[in-house]
Amino acid sequence: MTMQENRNHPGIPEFFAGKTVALTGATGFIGQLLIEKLLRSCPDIKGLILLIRSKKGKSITERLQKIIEPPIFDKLRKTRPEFASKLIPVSADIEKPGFALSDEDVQLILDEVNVFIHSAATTKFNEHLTLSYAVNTNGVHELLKLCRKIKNLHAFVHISTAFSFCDKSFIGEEVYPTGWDYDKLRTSMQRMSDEMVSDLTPDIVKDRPNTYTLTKAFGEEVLVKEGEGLPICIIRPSIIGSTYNEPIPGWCRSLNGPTGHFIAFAKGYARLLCARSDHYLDIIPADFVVNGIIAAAWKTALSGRSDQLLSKVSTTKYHASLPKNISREQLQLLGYTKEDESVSVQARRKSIPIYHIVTNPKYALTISRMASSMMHHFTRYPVDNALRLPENVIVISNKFLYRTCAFFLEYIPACMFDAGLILFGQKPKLLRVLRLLSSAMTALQFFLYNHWEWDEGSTLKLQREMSDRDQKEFNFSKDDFDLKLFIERYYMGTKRYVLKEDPLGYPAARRHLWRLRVLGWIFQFCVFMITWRILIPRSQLARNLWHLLTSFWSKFLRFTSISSNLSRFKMFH
Ligand SMILES: CCCCCCCCCCCCCCCCCCCC(=O)SCCNC(=O)CCNC(=O)[C@H](O)C(C)(C)COP(=O)(O)OP(=O)(O)OC[C@H]1O[C@@H](n2cnc3c(N)ncnc32)[C@H](O)[C@@H]1OP(=O)(O)O
Ligand SMILES: NC(=O)C1=CN([C@@H]2O[C@H](COP(=O)(O)OP(=O)(O)OC[C@H]3O[C@@H](n4cnc5c(N)ncnc54)[C@H](OP(=O)(O)O)[C@@H]3O)[C@@H](O)[C@H]2O)C=CC1
Repeated sequence: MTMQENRNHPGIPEFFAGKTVALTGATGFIGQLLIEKLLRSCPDIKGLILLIRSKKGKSITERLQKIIEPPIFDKLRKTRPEFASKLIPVSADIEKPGFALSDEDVQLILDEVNVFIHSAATTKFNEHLTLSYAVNTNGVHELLKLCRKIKNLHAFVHISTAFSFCDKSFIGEEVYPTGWDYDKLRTSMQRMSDEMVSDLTPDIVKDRPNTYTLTKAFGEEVLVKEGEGLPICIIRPSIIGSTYNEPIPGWCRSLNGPTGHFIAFAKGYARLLCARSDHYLDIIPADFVVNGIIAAAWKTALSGRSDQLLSKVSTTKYHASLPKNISREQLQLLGYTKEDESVSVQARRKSIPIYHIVTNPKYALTISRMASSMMHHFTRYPVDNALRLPENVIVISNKFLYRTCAFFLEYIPACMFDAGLILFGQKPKLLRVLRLLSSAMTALQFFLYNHWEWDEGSTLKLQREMSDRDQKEFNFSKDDFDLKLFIERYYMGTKRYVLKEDPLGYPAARRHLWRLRVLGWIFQFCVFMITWRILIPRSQLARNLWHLLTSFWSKFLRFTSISSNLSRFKMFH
């Protein structure tokens, strides 16, 4: 019998009624949306305990005020103005042992929490391995220690990434071995200076593009090796874009993922994208991710512990590939291991429920189609004060060609622009922006050249098990998903919420684009005339070409006047 058929199962809002949810990463993009959605769609929830650290001189209560400030909370502000009374901030730093929680806060968590959602992570790709490990891997270890002591824990939802095993092209619903003993690696790193760790990082990361994906994979391995007996599930979203529908369409707030590039192209800072044009970019709306997380918490709580499924799982042996540059002995000293895993660990790799929240090639857009629909939006809804026309973005897959073109089409104009700014007594800015973009482009490169496909079996099953009402209220189905509309909303949201531009500024922005277009024509005409003036007196070939062109032009004019006279003649006879 499916869960939908079993009428004894509560629906999602009924399940959360009277329950307390703990959340890490509450100040983050997803954390903020989760808080809003849980309060809005599960009105009888008892409370949310938010694990927040103080940062940049801001206390946790000040940071809580910031969390609920944005327009995504406007609906709640209208319908339930007292909603903030359900939010309990506690001070927690994931990098510290035991999260540096106070004794009272630990007690509160142990007594009250029913569902734990772990969303905190350092999402910077090029983060130092030590810090990335501390947050994305050791954070999970510390959290499991805490969760074991919680009196009434129904579900532990861990947010990972669809790219944690991006060294594979088909990604199944299992936690593959990284080949590393993450704990031994941690001890090795503790004995090393930061510089030594940086030097060894490429050998440790190896087939992955960055420290982020490796430490997130370790985080999943922690769940396998240390999470036995707990009601765990893993959510793996792909590239999270803006919201599609709720609480408002197009909500986004940082330059992460593709947002930074959208802005760079819309503003005309960049013209070239180094990518494979037939590559699929797997972007998923943030509200789908949030709804998937809530539904997975509900399902996990109702299904019980994941190890109850152990008997159903076959135990195949895994062989992870060995990093190559440094010697096997050195790697083994660091924590690379060939030891066989126990049968129960091998089984748990496949038994923990994993939900891929992805578009998959069936629904995703190729880069070239995305670029052409983006350019359409750039001109239809132009950003304010664009530097150049955003109409001619070129996708180049050859890296050498890209670098050559970037030099002429991006760097030289940027130098000229910055020189102009200096002449007018202003600070140069374009070269800095280009340097940042180039660093972002390098960091994102791997994701623009490789293809992945994910197993979505459990995600689709989860959707089927939800009631019709819950499927609508907590929607993450792609059945009625219009990817083009989503991309349009994403771009509009970037303009409105990240650039903080008034959409009513369109006519002025459009006039500005026209000025740029006319300036462009004048510039091209001048370049043409100057080159011509230099070439005509010096080259016979240029003179022949000129004669050819002018004679073609006069023939063309004569032909058009004859044909228009002919048509007039036909009209009268
Ligand atoms: C017409 C054209 C349309 C075509 C569309 C195609 C667009 C292609 C885009 C490609 C997108 C591919 C995305 C793949 C992502 C895979 C995701 C895996 C999913 C996840 O699980 S992770 C979550 C997402 N995480 C990120 O996106 C983090 C990315 N950022 C970084 O890793 C680092 O910030 C970066 C970019 C390596 C720079 O690091 P660093 O040099 O150390 O500098 P800072 O981090 O301190 O930042 C300095 C400065 O840069 C700004 N910044 C941050 N990110 C970007 C960005 N993507 N683009 C431009 N600028 C960026 C940052 O805000 C700072 O600005 P300040 O003004 O504060 O100095
Ligand atoms: N955004 C994306 O495209 C994708 C994200 N994911 C995953 O989804 C989850 C949420 O991502 P998202 O919301 O976008 O990330 P954000 O970068 O927006 O937020 C990260 C959160 O983690 C918190 N955090 C980081 N370090 C610490 C620390 N030492 N102590 C306490 N809190 C800390 C941050 O708090 P603070 O404000 O204090 O820094 C912030 O609340 C992450 O696990 C990420 O790996 C997966 C796929 C794609």
